[in-house]
Amino acid sequence: MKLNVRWAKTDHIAIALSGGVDSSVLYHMLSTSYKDTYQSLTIFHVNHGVRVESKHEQEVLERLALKNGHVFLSIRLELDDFTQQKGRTARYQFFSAMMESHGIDYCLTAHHADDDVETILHELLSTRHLYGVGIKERHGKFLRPMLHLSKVKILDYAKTYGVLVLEDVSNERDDYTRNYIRHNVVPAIDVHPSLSTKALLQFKEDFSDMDSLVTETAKAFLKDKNAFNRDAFNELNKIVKLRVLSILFNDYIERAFIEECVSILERNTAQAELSKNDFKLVVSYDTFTVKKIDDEIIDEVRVISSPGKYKFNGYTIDVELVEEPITVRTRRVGDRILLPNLGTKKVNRIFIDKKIPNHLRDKMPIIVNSDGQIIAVGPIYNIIKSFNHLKFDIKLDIKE
Ligand SMILES: Nc1ncnc2c1ncn2[C@@H]1O[C@H](COP(=O)(O)OP(=O)(O)OP(=O)(O)O)[C@@H](O)[C@H]1O
Repeated sequence: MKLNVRWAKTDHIAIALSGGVDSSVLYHMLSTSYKDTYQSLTIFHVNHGVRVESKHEQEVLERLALKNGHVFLSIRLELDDFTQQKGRTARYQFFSAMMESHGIDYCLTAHHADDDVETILHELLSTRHLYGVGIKERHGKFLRPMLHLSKVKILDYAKTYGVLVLEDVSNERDDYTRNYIRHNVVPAIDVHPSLSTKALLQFKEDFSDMDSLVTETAKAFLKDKNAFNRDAFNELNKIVKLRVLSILFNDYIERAFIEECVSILERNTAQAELSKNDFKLVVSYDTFTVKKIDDEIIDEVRVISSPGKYKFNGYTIDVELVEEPITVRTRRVGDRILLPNLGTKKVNRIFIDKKIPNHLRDKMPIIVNSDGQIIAVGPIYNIIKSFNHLKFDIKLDIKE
């Protein structure tokens, strides 16, 4: 049985060893027939602490590492309400931190071809295929040298070489969809004479090549521009449109959101804004752009109609909810602020009462609601609570 070796003889590699059959076989191979392919090998183990045997398993693996002269780095997670997803995130954080602090070149995991088939089916059947399908054989510093091997081959190897496996490490996840695919979809494929799971792996390879073409076309459209022509965008092929927007939103892949952006650009809407995470799509007549919200500077009168973080003269206006547009501007003669149930008060009076220096008075954002009433004066008179379907906060960024 062969591994796909992508590391060099001089590399310090690590293996993510759960103690289950897959990673135990990988460890066995690395410690025997592949022991001359790297400089040193470290073991990473995460004890999720969800089963009583976990502590014992950790000790067994640690003794094995000691016997083989390998460094053993482990962590016991203390997660409230353990879920598979939380466990996975914590695992990868631990692996990355250990690679960084111990100067480790690669971390090897024991994903195999059956995992790949399940993942491909999961992505295809739940429209998660915007950025290719299946498990990547290499993802940054993570390598999957067994990705081409079937589970049957791995089990055969374990039997032939008497590999030590912690029987209790369950491969059954609490991921309902993955388990459903594993038990109900996959078994129904290979028993049919003209269907094969191998075809899915071929599809993954072809799809990856097509995907590269889509990315190339999208990048050519984006090249050297910050603002884009809406008509030119609308003439692109649908999948290229999705890719253009995914790239602009920093590789964001939630299909529903990206499709919503596409449909706004296709419709006759003259002006619109749509934000996600730290990015915002701004459509203005025949052009559009996607901006990082933190980079945005407002230094004139500006209408805000969607949530996000807006910069204004050294202040940040953090808008959480805005059902009717608000205007942000600097002070004007005669400005009066609305005091709920108490009438109004001169903005100038507030500045005097709070001893605000003149140079700051000229910069401070004044927030005006859609009825033309002033509802906030910078951070000094700031309605943080919900107010007429509006929720925002204003902070001073720079020390004056
Ligand atoms: N507790 C653990 N400690 C160390 N390595 C682990 C642990 N659990 C899993 N791994 C590594 O990750 C590989 C994949 O495990 P598994 O299929 O259970 O992961 P998953 O939850 O599907 O997540 P992902 O596929 O994103 O890694 C294992 O073969 C092993 O190399």
